[in-house]
Amino acid sequence: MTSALRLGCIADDLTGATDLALMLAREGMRVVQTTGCPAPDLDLGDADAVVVALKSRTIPAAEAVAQSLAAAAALKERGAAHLFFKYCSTFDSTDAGNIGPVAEALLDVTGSDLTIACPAFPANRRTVYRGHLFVGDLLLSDSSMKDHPLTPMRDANLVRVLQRQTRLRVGLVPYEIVAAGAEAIRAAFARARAAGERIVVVDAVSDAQLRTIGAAVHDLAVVTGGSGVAMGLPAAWGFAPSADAAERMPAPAGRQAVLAGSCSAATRGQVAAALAAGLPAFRVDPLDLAAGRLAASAVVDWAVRQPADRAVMIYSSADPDDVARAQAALGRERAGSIVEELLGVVARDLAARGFTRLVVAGGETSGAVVAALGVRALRIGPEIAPGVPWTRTLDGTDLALALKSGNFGAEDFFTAAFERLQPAAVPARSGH
Ligand SMILES: Nc1ncnc2c1ncn2[C@@H]1O[C@H](COP(=O)(O)OP(=O)(O)OP(=O)(O)O)[C@@H](O)[C@H]1O
Ligand SMILES: O=C(O)[C@@H](O)C(=O)CO
Repeated sequence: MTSALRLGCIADDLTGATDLALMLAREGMRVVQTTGCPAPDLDLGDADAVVVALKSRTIPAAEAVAQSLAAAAALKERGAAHLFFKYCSTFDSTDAGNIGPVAEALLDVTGSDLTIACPAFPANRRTVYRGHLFVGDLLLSDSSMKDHPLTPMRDANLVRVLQRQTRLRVGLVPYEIVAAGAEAIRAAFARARAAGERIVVVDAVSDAQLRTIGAAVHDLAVVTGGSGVAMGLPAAWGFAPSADAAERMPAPAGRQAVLAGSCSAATRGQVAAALAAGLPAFRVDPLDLAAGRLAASAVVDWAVRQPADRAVMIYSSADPDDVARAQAALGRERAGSIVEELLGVVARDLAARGFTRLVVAGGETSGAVVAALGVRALRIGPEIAPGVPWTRTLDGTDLALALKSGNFGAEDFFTAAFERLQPAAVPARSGH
């Protein structure tokens, strides 16, 4: 237990957790990320911030609330002075939750009257203007997020989206107030409180504005948002970025693999680029899994047979038509879970056969993989792309993991990522 723990974070998926952990680390905090609530015996060292990665984005709202409250209690137990609820910069959720219900529960448990909701992440082209979320040049509802396999986002008005998820009154702090500075934002909070609003969506279109918002919210007991709005918090608490950010992370020697279960547009582009670059690749089809035509052992045996000096790629990423076909046959949940399960088992068996450097694409997919690997805690390494660091396991099997959010990273991410690790000694072809 450390009394110096400044910030306790609850992330609704794993790649979102690493995204937030990277942001806080870049801004000078010592950060540890845990998978689920930190077990009482887990040594968090002298962390300034702990990010608890849940897999609660798409589970029933009551369960998401229960898990988030358990995480909040564990973080408070370890001394966390403030709580941060991290969700996706594309506000991934359904009308039943889970952003509203979890925010509501955290306000309740901390006895707070107000929090903010700000998913803006300009480095990844997510901006909020007049309460509307943009992905690049498009409204959220016109972006590829409208076809997400689990949380299709068909409304860009976040005040409206959030209001459908909560009994609390939702308000807006618009652009011109944010542009006027931290004092103006705090005055807007006072007006919101007087109007009975409990969650205010805050506009932000630039990093400078996110830093201003950080200064305005650093004393709130609960902040909710994407990783972007965490940018200004460390400085407001007196932390400063360290100059010695490592270029390459030392990583355990071993083979390299990409596991992609994300069907997001960026991941599909990265899969296509990796195929074009000649990466040995194995495509997993949920219909083959459901029909018993494909098993994890076949995938693992294939991977082990590939040249040991190259990364292999195992992917189920498919375009919206194929995803729709799989979902029509199996149901949305089963189509997702059957792939997640397979990739989890494959990751575990690959790790046992000498694959120690893994890139995983997709938040749900990463959650399944990390659970199957039994990873309890991660240390944050260098940034590969905005929102995606290398990480290294803190206990159990020594692994380097890059957990990539579906829509993050440039086209060459799957090959470029491995270049940010210190070179591995080339292992034997068998992978042992
Ligand atoms: N071919 C497929 N057909 C149907 N569902 C699939 C297919 N391939 C993967 N899936 C499922 O789609 C879901 C993708 O979610 P995941 O969170 O992993 O990616 P993402 O949404 O792109 O990433 P993020 O949450 O980081 O933005 C998973 O449940 C996965 O198992
Ligand atoms: O905020 C984001 O976009 C990511 O960290 C994420 O949560 C995607 O799953």
